[in-house]
Amino acid sequence: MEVFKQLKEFYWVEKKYLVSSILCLMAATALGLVYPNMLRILIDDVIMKNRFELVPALSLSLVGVIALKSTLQFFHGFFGGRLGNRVAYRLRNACYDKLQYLSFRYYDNAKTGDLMSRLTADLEALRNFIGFGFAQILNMILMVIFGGIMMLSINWQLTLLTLVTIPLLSFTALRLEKSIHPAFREMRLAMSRLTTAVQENITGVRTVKSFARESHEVNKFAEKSNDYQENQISVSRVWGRYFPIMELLANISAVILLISGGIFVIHDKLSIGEFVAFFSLTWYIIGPMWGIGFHINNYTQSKASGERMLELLNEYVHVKNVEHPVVLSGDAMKGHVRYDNVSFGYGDGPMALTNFALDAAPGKVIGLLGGTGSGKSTVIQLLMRAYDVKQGKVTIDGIDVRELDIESLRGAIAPVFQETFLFSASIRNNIAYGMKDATMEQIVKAAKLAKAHDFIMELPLGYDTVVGERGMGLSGGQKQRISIARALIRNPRILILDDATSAVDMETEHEIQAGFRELMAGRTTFVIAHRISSLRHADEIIVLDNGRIVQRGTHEQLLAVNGTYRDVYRIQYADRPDNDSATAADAWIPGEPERGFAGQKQVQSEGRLYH
Ligand SMILES: Nc1ncnc2c1ncn2[C@@H]1O[C@H](COP(=O)(O)OP(=O)(O)OP(=O)(O)O)[C@@H](O)[C@H]1O
Repeated sequence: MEVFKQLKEFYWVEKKYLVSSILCLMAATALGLVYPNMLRILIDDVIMKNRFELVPALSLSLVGVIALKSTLQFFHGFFGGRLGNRVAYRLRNACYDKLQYLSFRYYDNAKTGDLMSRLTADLEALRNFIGFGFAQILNMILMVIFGGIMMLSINWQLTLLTLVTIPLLSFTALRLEKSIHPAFREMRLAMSRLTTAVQENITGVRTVKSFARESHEVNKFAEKSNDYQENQISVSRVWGRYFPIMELLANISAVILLISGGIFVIHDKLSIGEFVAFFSLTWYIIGPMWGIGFHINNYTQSKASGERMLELLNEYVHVKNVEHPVVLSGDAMKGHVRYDNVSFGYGDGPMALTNFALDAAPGKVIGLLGGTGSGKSTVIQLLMRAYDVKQGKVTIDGIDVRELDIESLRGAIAPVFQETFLFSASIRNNIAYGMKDATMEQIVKAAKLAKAHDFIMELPLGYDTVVGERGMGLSGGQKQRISIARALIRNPRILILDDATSAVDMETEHEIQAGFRELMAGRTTFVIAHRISSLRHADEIIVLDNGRIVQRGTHEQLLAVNGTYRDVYRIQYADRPDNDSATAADAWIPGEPERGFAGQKQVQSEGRLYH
């Protein structure tokens, strides 16, 4: 019950539907008691006394009762359906809302398939129980109480004899609930593993096919499917153990009634009409008792589902606003970024960044260079407050990012990541995603700056072309250019280019960067790149190794000394006769495609060292 207590806020607001649905069901159940009584009247007062003129009136009242009962049942279904759907709607939105605000840390380990199954299968189980299951359990209890009272009013000795098995039946039902609940919980988990497998397989289908691992995937799925099947079978096993016992106990009641009721009739302690009414009342009680297993099934399933929903809803949010956060205003903000001896490690893992210090004055361009896993992206993640620092602090305009309103903080930063994600929507909407109410003019301007306009115009539907999952495929470089446009449209104070041009050729990169330079003016910019050509204009270049700063300075300063930067430079410009020259990179002319592409090949092969 604890689960449903915790979920109260979702269904209690709909109490008018809950109460109406229960009242209708109660009234319909109470009307059901009229049938056995009519049987008694028919036998004792009509047949036994030969008063057949009463039959039409009796039949008409029966029709009236049936009509009324059906109407009440209709309204029970109507209100129950409304209740279930509204509760499901609230819960679904609450879960989705929670998913939006859960921190990056949660998503580091979260499984999409599992989350999908919580928001679909688990939610459906809860909807059914809250809408109907709960009222049906209550109905069952009411039937037993109403029926019991009526039986007691006919003959209390016979009632006690007949219902002697009820405590045993209830005890067995409770035992069943206890043993079937863990099985259901396991079944839900197996279901979520199954959805995760399907989701991962579909997402990674290109990798599966490229490595010809279809049969491996089939076997992997078969294992998970088998787990689910085993779970279903174990539930049936528990079910199979208890069901015959419950059926036996229910039937014992009927046998006791037939024997003792018969004796009562023979000794004139009970009329035949009362006996028949009694018999039908017994089924009125025993019938729902049989359904007890189904209701328990329903209840435990929804309890297991409720636990999984609550687990998500109660998930701790690691990064959230302080009580009175400072809201950054776009116009007043300068974009002065400082890292004061920042250290950070993911979870309990090793330090990803150690004593990182940086003072980026407004409008400055900071370049970050370093090998794979050296901590470049972590620098950015901490600025966006994807994670909270473990030591030191990151400030913007002198305010600790932990004091800032998260929405305004992230709103002031426009990131372009190496991995581009486009929504299944038109290119226009994908670019406009970076800014509310963007005009077509602004969209086109951003696309032109990102050097995306020309290829978009060549598409049959231009800016209305649907991309992403459902849409047409774009090349990696084209997708990257759309995501650059999405960041640029935001007119951000702080611009982040995290390997943003890795998928475009050097010539396009140069063109995009020319656009960037126009845009970077007055904005603090962080550029993470593996190509020296992307970083050389930075005001300060920081070279990272294993989370520590190993070198810092301008392009010229770094080239002038021995160190990682110069080594990387030499590798990338190895095919050039003047690779020792500090100005070699500057001498590269984008209009010379042969040299440019030669350079690119180097980056792709040897540059792997740095990626
Ligand atoms: N979400 C995460 N959870 C746990 N560890 C992480 C996570 N992200 C990064 N790391 C670890 O932190 C370290 C720094 O990673 P980071 O992504 O900052 O490197 P990077 O320099 O940006 O690398 P790359 O150039 O490959 O993108 C690495 O050791 C990495 O394994």
